[in-house]
Amino acid sequence: MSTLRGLYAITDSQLLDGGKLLPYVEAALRGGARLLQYRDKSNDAARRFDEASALAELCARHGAELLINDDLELAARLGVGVHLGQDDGSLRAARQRLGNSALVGGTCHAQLELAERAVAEGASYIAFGRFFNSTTKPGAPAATPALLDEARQRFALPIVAIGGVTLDNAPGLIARGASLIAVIHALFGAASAAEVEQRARAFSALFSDS
Ligand SMILES: Cc1ncc(COP(=O)(O)OP(=O)(O)O)c(N)n1
Ligand SMILES: Cc1nc(C(=O)O)sc1CCOP(=O)(O)O
Ligand SMILES: [Mg+2]
Repeated sequence: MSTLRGLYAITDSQLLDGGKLLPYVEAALRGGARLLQYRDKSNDAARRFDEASALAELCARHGAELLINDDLELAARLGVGVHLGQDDGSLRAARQRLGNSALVGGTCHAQLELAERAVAEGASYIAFGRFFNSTTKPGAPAATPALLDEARQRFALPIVAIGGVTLDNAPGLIARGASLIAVIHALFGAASAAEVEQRARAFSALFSDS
């Protein structure tokens, strides 16, 4: 696994409905996204398996890593990574199930104590947020960019910043220590796949000189 740094694209069922999932994700990967998270809150297990399998193939072709949101079983079936929130099961169990080389990510909201625990349980990265107003998840607990200063000093693991991240506010997060910026709306809320690719390139370029 290459270093965890760059754009972390996360799918959204509403933004990517009507046949947009694969072309928009491929555009994000062409634009340099390093990680992709499949985030689908439905209970349609068959469709989730088919979509995640197709995304795994796309990621492999573009040298990116796929993680599944919330669903350790699906991640294990596909042999990919998983991202778990505080109510989604144990990071330690995920690490044991998926093995040492898998990506296992944990939500830490704005709490360094949660990050401490995620590190102890074998997380690959720690995710903080939401840093700004989020169209996708307006009710997520708020974090301030200053939290990143402290997190960077305390933890050696890669830090993910999520929540309302845009091309305008991402540079401030990267300057304060975010290794990955996780984006939904400002990436996939686009009128065409070409626009997604352009946005992904612009997000990725923010990492080239930092
Ligand atoms: C990279 C990243 N960070 C945080 C989250 C949020 O996870 P969670 O709190 O479990 O909320 P849902 O995404 O499941 O609604 C995430 N998905 N990815
Ligand atoms: C899924 C998610 N988790 C968050 C957290 O703070 O834990 S914010 C968020 C939504 C991110 O989407 P957007 O880039 O559209 O704001
Ligand atoms: Mg979750």
